[in-house]
This record gives sequence, C-alpha cells and structure tokens, in this order.
Amino acid sequence: MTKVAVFGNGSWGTAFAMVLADAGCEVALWGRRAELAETINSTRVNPDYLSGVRLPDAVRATADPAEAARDAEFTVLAVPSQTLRANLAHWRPLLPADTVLVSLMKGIELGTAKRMSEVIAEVADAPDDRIAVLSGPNLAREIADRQPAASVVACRDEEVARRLQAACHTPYFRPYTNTDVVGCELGGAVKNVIGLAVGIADGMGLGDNAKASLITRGLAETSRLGAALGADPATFAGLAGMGDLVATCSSPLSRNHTFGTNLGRGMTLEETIAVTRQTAEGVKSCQSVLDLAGRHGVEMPITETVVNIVHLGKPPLVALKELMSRSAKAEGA
Ligand SMILES: NC(=O)C1=CN([C@@H]2O[C@H](COP(=O)(O)OP(=O)(O)OC[C@H]3O[C@@H](n4cnc5c(N)ncnc54)[C@H](O)[C@@H]3O)[C@@H](O)[C@H]2O)C=CC1
Ligand SMILES: O=C(CO)COP(=O)(O)O
Repeated sequence: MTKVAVFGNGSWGTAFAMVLADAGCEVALWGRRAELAETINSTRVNPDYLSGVRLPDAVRATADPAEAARDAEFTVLAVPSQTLRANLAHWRPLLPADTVLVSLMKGIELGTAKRMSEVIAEVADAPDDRIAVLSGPNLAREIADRQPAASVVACRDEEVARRLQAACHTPYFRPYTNTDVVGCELGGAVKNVIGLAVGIADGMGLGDNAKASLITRGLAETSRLGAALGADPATFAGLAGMGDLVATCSSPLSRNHTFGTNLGRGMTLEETIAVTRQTAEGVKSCQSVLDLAGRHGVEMPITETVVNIVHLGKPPLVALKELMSRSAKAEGA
C-alpha cells in the first residue's frame, strides 16, 4: 500500500487525504493541534474544516510530524504558502530521503517572489524529480462531497507525475499529468488574485460582461507572466489555467472570490479579514505576484488594481475607472 503524509489538515489537506485514501493509499494527516487530531481519529470527521464529511479509515490524523513522515512515498504540503518555508525547515530532517514532495499550495512567497516548488527545492534541497505540484479546479468542499473534478499533477519527471496520478485517481477525481511545473503553479497562484478582482466586481454590482472581461484579461496577464518565466502557453488553456480560474471566479465556495465580494460591497480590509476564517492566498500573493512581474518587466494591470484596492486602500470605483481608462491596445499586445 502506498504511504502518504499530508502536512496541513485544513480544507484542502483534509479533502485531498480523503481522495488519496479512496485511491487506495494509507494516509497520515498532520495538523498542529493534538486535540483536533484526536477528534478526527475518534469521530472520523474534521469539524473545523470539513464538517459533516466522514473520512475513510485509511486516513489517520496526528500532530506528530515524525509519525506523519515515516516511510512516506509522497509528502503532500498543504499549509498556507507564507508559512511553508518555516514549517518545511522544521520537517525536513524527518522526511524519508526519497520521498516525493507534492505542493497543493497556490501562493507566491512574499519578499522572495518564489513559487512553492522553488521554496521546496531550496529548503528541502530536493532535485526536480522529487518535487511535484497538484493544481486545477478543485474546490475542497465539492471534492469532499465526492463530486466529479479533474486536476493536474505536474512534475519535471513524467514518470513521477504518473506515479502521483495513480496514487490519487478515483472515480470522482481525475488527475492529468503535465511536466510544466512553472505554468501549473502560476495558474493556481494568479487565479486567486483574479478571483479577488472578480469578487470585487460582483460586490460592486457589476455585470457578467465585466466578469468575463476580468477572467479573460486576467488569463492574458497570467500567460504573459508565464511566457516570461518559461511556462508552456498551453498550460494556461488547461485545467490549471482556465479551469481553475473559472471555478474560482464563479463559485461562492471560493474564499478569494468571497473575500473580494466583501471588499467590493464596501467592507474595509480589516472587516473582511475578521469575517474570513480560512486561507485566501490572493490577499498576500497579489503583492508577490506583482513583484515577480516587476522583476521580469511584465505588465499585470488587474493584479496591480487588486494590490491598490486591497493593500493601498484605493476605493474600488476609482480603481475601476483607472483600469478602464488605460491606453488603448491591440488584444494580443
Ligand atoms: N480549499 C480549497 O478549495 C483549495 C485550497 N488550495 C490551496 O491549499 C492551500 C491550503 O489551503 P486550505 O487547506 O484551503 O486552507 P485552510 O485555511 O482551510 O487550512 C489551512 C491549514 O493550515 C494550518 N495552518 C495555518 N497556519 C499555519 C502555520 N503557521 N503552520 C502550520 N499550519 C498552519 C491551519 O491550521 C489549517 O490546518 C492553500 O495554498 C490554498 O490556496 C488549493 C486548492 C483548493
Ligand atoms: O483553489 C481553489 C479551487 O481550485 C480554491 O479557491 P479558494 O482558495 O479561493 O477557495
């Protein structure tokens, strides 16, 4: 039986642990709080992040990282992106030498502007063929309800991607392989920022034309950044690009979308943070995505607008006027 460690028992870590168990793996699910691990083991439910969902018996919760990591063929990382570096430094001595590190995270590190796979490579000193990412239109709550979804597992080494694909393929979860790690990660991180923008537009009462325009131009600026970083353009038309963007921008289950909607309705940043219980990666990553784009000379006007609203307190109506009055351009420019 394939042994998998999942670090992070939030919504997605828990739901993906369920997918792995349904696919036949034995899963150790790590979280910081011993009492939550005990509750999960005794009730089979994670009441804090996935209430009402019964976890398979093959998922065992623990608060001991050494116990979680023991003999893991795959080590899945599902903590908030900005906490990965510190957490992984702590876990690294506990990990099996040949374990494949799998990122579920959709963020870019503040300060360094690094993708999660880059942080993993640096902190765990792991080669490309031991680092994979999983990304796509995978709202945790829907997956936990075993509603059908497709996804992408990306690794520079296709054989490793195929092994991971087999480890998480179930009748309701259909992973495709890809070797474009950069494109898959960028698609996941930037769609959170565009999800915020669409949420803000929804909160302001703008219509479907505005939403479609933000999604499409959002994908255009994601692809521009991807091209500068060497990603495969086809990735952005796939599940980790367009697919994830559509799910996030259209679903009330999306935390980033909901966060934006609250801002667009007139809540302050502090009020919005206060009513948000779970991780909305775009709130921090809008800044790091913009930094990354700046380093590569790439224009990302929607991302910049989100930074202006979220972090610089620009009123959404003023930001909208500025976005609409940018100089006229050719669509492909
Ligand atoms: N929820 C979803 O539908 C999906 C989420 N993701 C990504 O998965 C990653 C994790 O997100 P979720 O599970 O949704 O978040 P969540 O907010 O539901 O859970 C976060 C988990 O991390 C833990 N945590 C928070 N701060 C920590 C720290 N400093 N050290 C260690 N653990 C800490 C929390 O206790 C919790 O277990 C994010 O990057 C997100 O973008 C990706 C696809 C789907
Ligand atoms: O990444 C997701 C779906 O694929 C979840 O989006 P949110 O983090 O905005 O909820």
